[in-house]
Amino acid sequence: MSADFEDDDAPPELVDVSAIPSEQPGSIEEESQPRVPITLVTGYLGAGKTTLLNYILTEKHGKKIAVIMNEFGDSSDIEKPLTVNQGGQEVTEWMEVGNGCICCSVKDTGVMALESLMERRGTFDYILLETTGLADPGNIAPVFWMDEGLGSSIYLDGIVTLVDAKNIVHLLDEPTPEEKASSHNEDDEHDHGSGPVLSMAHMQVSHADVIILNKADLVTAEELEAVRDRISAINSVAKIHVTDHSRTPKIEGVVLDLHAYDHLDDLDFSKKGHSHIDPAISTIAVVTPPIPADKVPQVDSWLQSVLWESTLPEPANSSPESHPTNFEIHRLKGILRLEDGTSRIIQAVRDVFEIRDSEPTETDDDKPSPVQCKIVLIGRGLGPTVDPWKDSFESFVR
Ligand SMILES: Nc1nc2c(ncn2[C@@H]2O[C@H](COP(=O)(O)OP(=O)(O)OP(=O)(O)O)[C@@H](O)[C@H]2O)c(=O)[nH]1
Ligand SMILES: [Zn+2]
Repeated sequence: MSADFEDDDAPPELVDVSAIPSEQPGSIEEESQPRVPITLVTGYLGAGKTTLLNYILTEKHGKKIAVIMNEFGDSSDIEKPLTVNQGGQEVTEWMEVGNGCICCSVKDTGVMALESLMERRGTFDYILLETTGLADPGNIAPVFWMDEGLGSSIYLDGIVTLVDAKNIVHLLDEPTPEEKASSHNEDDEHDHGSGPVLSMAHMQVSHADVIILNKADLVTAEELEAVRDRISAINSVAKIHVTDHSRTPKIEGVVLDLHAYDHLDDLDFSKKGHSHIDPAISTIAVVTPPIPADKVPQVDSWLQSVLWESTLPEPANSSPESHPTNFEIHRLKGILRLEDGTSRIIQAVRDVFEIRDSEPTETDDDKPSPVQCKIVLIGRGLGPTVDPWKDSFESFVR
């Protein structure tokens, strides 16, 4: 408490001690508990999510990771149903494993497990959450952006999607009736509109920050390349790692410490050409020179139109035939460079978005820091070229 007094603008002798509430928001105690990063591990049924988590739970990596697995996995040594029923209430039990990690196995999205996990705060540094194979990560990610509840103790580090190299093309081309039904149940107000049907596999690939292209042992080198092309046509900014039995070359930067929602400077725009390999979902990147600092609210309005109303504002001189009208954005990330030299980061998963200050980046003499605004959009129906997107954005900020 004394520190609070010293920080206060008023001289200490004027403070009425009896009027100070005992629990102050943002108190020292709260600040000493840094928020814990979480990675969501997604991927279609059987893609190798549990195999990845078992690998992390058994490898020596010196990290204290809390792992939440879903209950549909292979019956491995570690994965046991640890959600027990006590007096009609489900209770999540945490089990310590040899390398210092803790784990539990649950069904659903694991939000309950996360709440029980936070009671053990301090015993782990990182959380990995396996979502069920049919879960749409776009529905889970925004939970961690709220400032109260889970969002105040946990922050989203990134989304890792396991892809089964043998089955993914089939899953992208032919969504099953079940997954069509389940995607609609989970997100009723979300109209997929006309055009190619989106499979859950599309959703999982389009939301990914990292893609682990697994089961490489089951395909030929040519098949693997075809799958890689298909995946990067859908999501050309996710980093792709090829694995056999989910054995990633390392864990940091591949599964942990992704900083997918804070450090955007290394966004990979090398493949920014627009591609039609996948008929349903693609990535486009709007790149423009720095914008005036007072135009940030305009960017906010533009994002509201694009993300909330699925309407791309039409500049006066645009040609109507090339203007995308029936689109949906799954994931958007970007960096705004302002003319005053500062930057802002934009993050969006579906209709939830934020614009926030960017941490200053270390300047590397060999590599001049990028000076362009860059906004990457991943979604359905984005149209044949980036031009209408760029024109629309420019018309808002100039
Ligand atoms: N051949 C081969 N099999 C694999 C590979 N990775 C995982 N498997 C097997 O694929 C099966 C499914 O793997 P899991 O890790 O349980 O998959 P999951 O994504 O957790 O599955 P769900 O939880 O059911 O959605 C298991 O039998 C694994 O041993 C791989 O790289 N190659
Ligand atoms: Zn599993």
